[in-house]
Amino acid sequence: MLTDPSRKYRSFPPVNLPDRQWPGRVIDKHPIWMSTDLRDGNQSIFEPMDAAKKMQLFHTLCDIGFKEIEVAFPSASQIEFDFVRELIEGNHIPEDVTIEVLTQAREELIRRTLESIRGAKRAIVHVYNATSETFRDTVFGMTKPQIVELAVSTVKLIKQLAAEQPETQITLQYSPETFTATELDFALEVCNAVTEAWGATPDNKVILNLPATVEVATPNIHADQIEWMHRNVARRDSVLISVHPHNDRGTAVAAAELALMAGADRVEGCLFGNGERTGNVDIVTLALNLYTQGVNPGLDFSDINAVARTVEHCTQLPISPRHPYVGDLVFTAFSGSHQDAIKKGFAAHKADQQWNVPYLPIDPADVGRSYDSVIRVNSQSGKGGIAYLLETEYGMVLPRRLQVEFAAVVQKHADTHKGEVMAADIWRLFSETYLTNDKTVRYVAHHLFEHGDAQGIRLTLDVNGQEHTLVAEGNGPIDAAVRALHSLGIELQVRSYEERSFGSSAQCGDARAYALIEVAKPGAGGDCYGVGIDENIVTASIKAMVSALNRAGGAALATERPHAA
Ligand SMILES: CC(=O)SCCNC(=O)CCNC(=O)[C@H](O)C(C)(C)COP(=O)(O)OP(=O)(O)OC[C@H]1O[C@@H](n2cnc3c(N)ncnc32)[C@H](O)[C@@H]1OP(=O)(O)O
Ligand SMILES: CC(C)C(=O)C(=O)O
Repeated sequence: MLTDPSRKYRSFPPVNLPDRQWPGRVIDKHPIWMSTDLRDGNQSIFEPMDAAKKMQLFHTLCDIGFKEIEVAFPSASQIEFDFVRELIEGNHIPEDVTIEVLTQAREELIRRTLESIRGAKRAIVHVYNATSETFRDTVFGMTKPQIVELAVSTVKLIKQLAAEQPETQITLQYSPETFTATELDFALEVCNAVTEAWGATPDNKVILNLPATVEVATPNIHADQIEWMHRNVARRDSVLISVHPHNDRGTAVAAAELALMAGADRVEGCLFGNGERTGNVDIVTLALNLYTQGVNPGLDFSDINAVARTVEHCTQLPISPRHPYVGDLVFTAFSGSHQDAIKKGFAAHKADQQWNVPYLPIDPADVGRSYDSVIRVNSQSGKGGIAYLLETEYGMVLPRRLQVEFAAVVQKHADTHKGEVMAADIWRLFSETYLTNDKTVRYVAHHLFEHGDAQGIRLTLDVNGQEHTLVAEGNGPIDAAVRALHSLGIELQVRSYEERSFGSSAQCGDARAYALIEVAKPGAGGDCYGVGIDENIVTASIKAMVSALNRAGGAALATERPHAA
């Protein structure tokens, strides 16, 4: 790279528009959308779509709700021409959808293009010629008046051919290609000449599409260019101003949004930003940006994954896992503090309230994504994500101190094994740590009996492979069981006890209840938890006590005064 890039590149000059209005405007309605997935999106992939894929994508675009779809460059190839014919002759075009076809400003191509749409109820004929200085000089070798004349004569030809096929209601779309790199006054001159030549009226509007063929400036300059055209274009009531941003600088979405604030009526782009080079503007992102500002986008992405898979299949281009609103990872939090806040946000959110869940600009459910995939766990995660997965996948709600205790177990596993820790791994670790009856003290059986006001227990444990049946009384089964341990020389101090039933998403067989017992570890060992699961809540409690006993030291605690009843 150059140490002084100004020797090779220069900054784009600002537009002189001191009283610009767009910065204070708010977008409160969606634009007319035009999908160019089947044209700009199709001319820019390794392998252009075959007819079957184009048809599949066409139907998907209709299902999403596009009312204008650029279906082909019919003069480019027989495949393109035949696709338009199949749409028309096969009656594939819904009543409320208008197809659009693109052509260069060349007579033979225009004739072929008009031929392709014969018999359609409606069609937009889109013609373009580049207007910027570089194209005038380098590509066309034309002066400004010659460029204007090219545009005007082309429009007159289309008007004449359109009159010859009155069964089709034809709308003209004109693009001064490379608009954003064209002197504004010249772009205006060409556009006004086109409007005049077409004879546009409020009932027969011309679409003036102002493309950022290559994105050359910051989005505010794009907005200024659009506002300047919006203010100065002739017969504004007979003109629809359309924008066609490309994403060379990575700011196409911003450019389109600011253009709408600046007066644009219509946006052309592709799903997920497919298109030449770095892509056309991403209509999915634009639409869902509107949605998350409370504006109905007029496009339906309530099953965004299905749309994504269709687009990937048709274009053979993968969608990045970080792609706004759709990427595999955009509704996923790995890091602990994010998980914690999201979990709390979900818990606090009420269905009838404004969406306000931390870190999630949109409710994943609105685009058909599930909460289950929101929180994922790796070595960057904390207790919140782990607890969330146990709760959502296994119906088990952990108290905070148990979350902290168990997070250390998962963290150790993640550090050792690297990568993501799946919900099933977390459950396996949880079971191994708290639930499996294979530690030095094992629960075998128990029997409860009443003794006056007291509760008696006959508890059989296996301690280091040797069975002991212990008998004691207490003010409840747990108290009795703790007292029964005294005969083994174990003083278990219970700090807290809870019993809960599983949530509806529980995957723990017939077990409906679980018990959590927090006990003090001997010496200065702190506290630790035991967990028990069973169909019967008392059995779950006894198992939780044995689990806690093992966590606190297990059979080692019983060696001081071993005693079998
Ligand atoms: C920015 C965009 O995305 S615009 C759309 C671009 N998409 C495509 O080009 C895909 C489909 N295109 C094609 O298949 C081919 O270009 C065709 C079949 C349409 C035409 O092919 P060809 O005539 O062989 O060549 P090509 O497209 O290279 O045309 C170049 C000639 O057209 C002229 N030309 C290019 N664009 C235009 C235009 N919009 N209007 C009038 N003339 C044009 C060039 O100046 C050049 O003229 P020259 O031969 O006198 O130097
Ligand atoms: C034909 C025009 C609108 C185009 O695709 C572009 O300028 O990018």
